[in-house]
Amino acid sequence: MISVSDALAQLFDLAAPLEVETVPLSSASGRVLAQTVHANRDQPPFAASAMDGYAVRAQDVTPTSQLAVIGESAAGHGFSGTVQPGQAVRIFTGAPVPQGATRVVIQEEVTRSDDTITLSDTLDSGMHIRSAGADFALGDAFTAPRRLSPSDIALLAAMNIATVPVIRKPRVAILSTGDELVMPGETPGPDQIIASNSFGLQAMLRNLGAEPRLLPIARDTKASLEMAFSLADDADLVLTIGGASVGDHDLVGEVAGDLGLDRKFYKIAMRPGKPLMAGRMKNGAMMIGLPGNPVSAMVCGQVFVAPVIDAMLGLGCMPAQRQSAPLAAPIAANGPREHYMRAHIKDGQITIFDRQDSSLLTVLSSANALAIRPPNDPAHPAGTMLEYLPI
Ligand SMILES: Nc1nc2c(c(=O)[nH]1)N[C@H]1C(S)=C(S)[C@@H](COP(=O)(O)OP(=O)(O)OC[C@H]3O[C@@H](n4cnc5c(N)ncnc54)[C@H](O)[C@@H]3O)O[C@H]1N2
Ligand code: MOO
Repeated sequence: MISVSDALAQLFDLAAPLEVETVPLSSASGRVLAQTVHANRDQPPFAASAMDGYAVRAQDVTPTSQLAVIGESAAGHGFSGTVQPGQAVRIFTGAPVPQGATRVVIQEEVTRSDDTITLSDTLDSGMHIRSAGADFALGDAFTAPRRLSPSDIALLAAMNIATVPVIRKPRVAILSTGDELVMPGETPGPDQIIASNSFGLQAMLRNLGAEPRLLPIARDTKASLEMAFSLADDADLVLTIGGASVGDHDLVGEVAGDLGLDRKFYKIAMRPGKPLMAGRMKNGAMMIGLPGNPVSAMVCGQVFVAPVIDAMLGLGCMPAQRQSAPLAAPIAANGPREHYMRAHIKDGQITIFDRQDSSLLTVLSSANALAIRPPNDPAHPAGTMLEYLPI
């Protein structure tokens, strides 16, 4: 058995960034920007009013002074003249500040009578002008790699960048195996259960920015597994679920080997997740064989699959980011495998759930963290800092 960090290092050796494609901005949210892009303009492109009011010369602003209104500057329609001493231009938020004006007085501090305004006796001190380029300037870099958030999309739009270079979404074929499995919505036989891992992993992969595809469930025969693998030809990553352990019907390793899998490792010192395997298929696709126990599959998804997808997306080779929190209650010593324990963070403290069996999806669903116990970690009192992965 190898350690979790050795397994991750070997997975990173297998995972290379995919090619770049160009997509319209409207489809770019959540995608990973592949190349640095540059602003096509200044924003704002001119000094702009931050308020509705009157553009004036700052020197003319004294309580109760009177100014002559000579025109209007609205958003999209500036005023072409120059503000001279004693003059003002009616202005609205986002409109260009006219030549000569250096301050905007908000309309709440003004009374207007025909084309004369009188400033009130108390005035705020703000200039209420956004200088040209205050947000960004022509040529400013927006650096890659980076997963694009909705805020990033708004910024890129403002930069007048209509299409962006992104990394192609990794295509992931998800292959559930087992005679006991039927799809949600089907009627299971007396000895059957519903396939759940494939759906959990599909959701996780979508959130990561991959393109997951569920293959038909393979039965516990070599022929059925071979058929299912043959449907994964276009995948960058084939994720098998189940059939990874030592039972008579655990055929995934054998069939993948027959199909030319160059296996890099099998079995890791981890709980849950011991029978994990990985390698490269003959057609170049990466293969990760996940254990069948539902929690094992999802935990291995967090610990191994998510960093692999990030690596394929060009985000670098980084283990899932750990945080730490003090234990709410004492915990017993850990065994020889690195243990990822379902836990709950509340009020800054971490509580480890009593029930840790790797079949319990209710416990996983209640968890918002996986507490990480190193191999042979001794017992700890409440208050000890413990590392965890937020989930
Ligand atoms: N004698 C030993 N037995 C087991 C060992 C061992 O070292 N020696 N390891 C155990 C560990 S640890 C794990 S984890 C499991 C993993 O076994 P497999 O990967 O072969 O998984 P299966 O046997 O196919 O299934 C286990 C369990 O999970 C259910 N399952 C499978 N696929 C799905 C799915 N897509 N959705 C929902 N549930 C699924 C399956 O019905 C079984 O209940 O082996 C231990 N045994
Ligand atoms: O390691 Mo298994 O993954 O205990 O459930």
